[in-house]
Amino acid sequence: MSLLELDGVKVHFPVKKGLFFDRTVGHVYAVDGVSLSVEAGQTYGLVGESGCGKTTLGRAVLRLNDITEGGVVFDGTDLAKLPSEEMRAFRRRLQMVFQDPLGSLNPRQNIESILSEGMAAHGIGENREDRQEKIKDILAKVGLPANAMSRYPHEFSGGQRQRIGIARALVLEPDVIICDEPVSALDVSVQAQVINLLEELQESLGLTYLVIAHDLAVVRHISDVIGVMYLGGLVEEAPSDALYAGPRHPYTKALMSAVPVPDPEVEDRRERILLHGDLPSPANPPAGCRFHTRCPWVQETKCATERPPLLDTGEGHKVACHFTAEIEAGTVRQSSATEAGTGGGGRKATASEAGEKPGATGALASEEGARPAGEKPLAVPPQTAAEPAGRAEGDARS
Ligand SMILES: Nc1ncnc2c1ncn2[C@@H]1O[C@H](COP(=O)(O)OP(=O)(O)OP(=O)(O)O)[C@@H](O)[C@H]1O
Repeated sequence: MSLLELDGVKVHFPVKKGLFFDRTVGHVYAVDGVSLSVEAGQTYGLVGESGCGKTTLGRAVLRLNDITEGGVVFDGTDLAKLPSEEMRAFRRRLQMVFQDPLGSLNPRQNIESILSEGMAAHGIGENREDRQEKIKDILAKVGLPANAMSRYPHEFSGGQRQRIGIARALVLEPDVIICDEPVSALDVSVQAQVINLLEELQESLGLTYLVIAHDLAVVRHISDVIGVMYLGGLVEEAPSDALYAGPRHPYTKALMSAVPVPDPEVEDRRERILLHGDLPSPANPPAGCRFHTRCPWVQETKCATERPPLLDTGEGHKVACHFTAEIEAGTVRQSSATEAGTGGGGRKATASEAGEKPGATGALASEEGARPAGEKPLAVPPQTAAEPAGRAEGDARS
């Protein structure tokens, strides 16, 4: 049995109206039937565009969001059904590292106080000295000096603050850490250092990770298995190498086709699948396959009426598409509506047609301009961007 198993998890937020917000007029189907397993000591990478439900799913595992339906089985216990007081004991074993290290650290508390708060709450350490010893040890593990204890969050750089966030999780001796966009707020040069640190800690402490990111390059480096999420559901899941070698779902194909190739000749001939239209609203998701309104290979009737299940196509490579085999055999053609870019899907374009420069950050090409401010496209930096080896320590301010 896997250490963490999600079984058909749904998180639906009620949409309230009325003078006292007492009338439920609909639901946001943020997570709508996700099943996945995370093996002990491994990393599951969850990727998807902004708004597809990744964070909601991560929070649901910790019961920070109410689970509408489904099970979250951790080490044999279904957390979804656990009374809140019993959930407390499990909270220590499942920790979260947040995207915005500054926002998640209280500016008025020094690092010792931030780190010992959770320890005291969970009864870790006999007394203050005991906890200080432990904190020193963990600070060393995350690459911070012992004197960091008496300092405040604003005295540290972004990368160092994320190390503090990781230390705060580690002092509680967790089994699983859910890392929600752990490096997306950091400079590219610092991202690799934090990813490296997470990998080292996993090895030395036997940690299990669920890493949530919109950046495919980030999860590629760290994940054993990757799940691609679209509008509340998984559309593809595979061992990391298999997913990158041969994406099978049209959505994943489109994402991968945005990865620039360092060789300019190959790059110029690289076919890109451009998706048109925005991510539909999770309050009003399309019927049938959630992706059919943007799928370049959408077929009459079935795609719009039947939701495809996530099926194993062999060796753990799971795909939720009615026409996986036909698309690969070339026996279904791309829809003509998509070629006109009517918002119904996408079309193929070469990289130069797409106006993309080799080495530039790739993102879903359709989204620019149409995306509400502050939302992130699914970024696909060149594969070298998150290369962990040989980076200078760029985040050391002090
Ligand atoms: N408490 C809430 N009440 C109502 N809707 C919510 C709530 N939390 C999230 N949502 C909605 O659920 C959907 C999924 O949000 P979520 O934050 O999980 O997506 P995400 O993939 O993590 O995106 P991002 O990377 O931008 O955080 C979004 O449409 C969001 O607006």
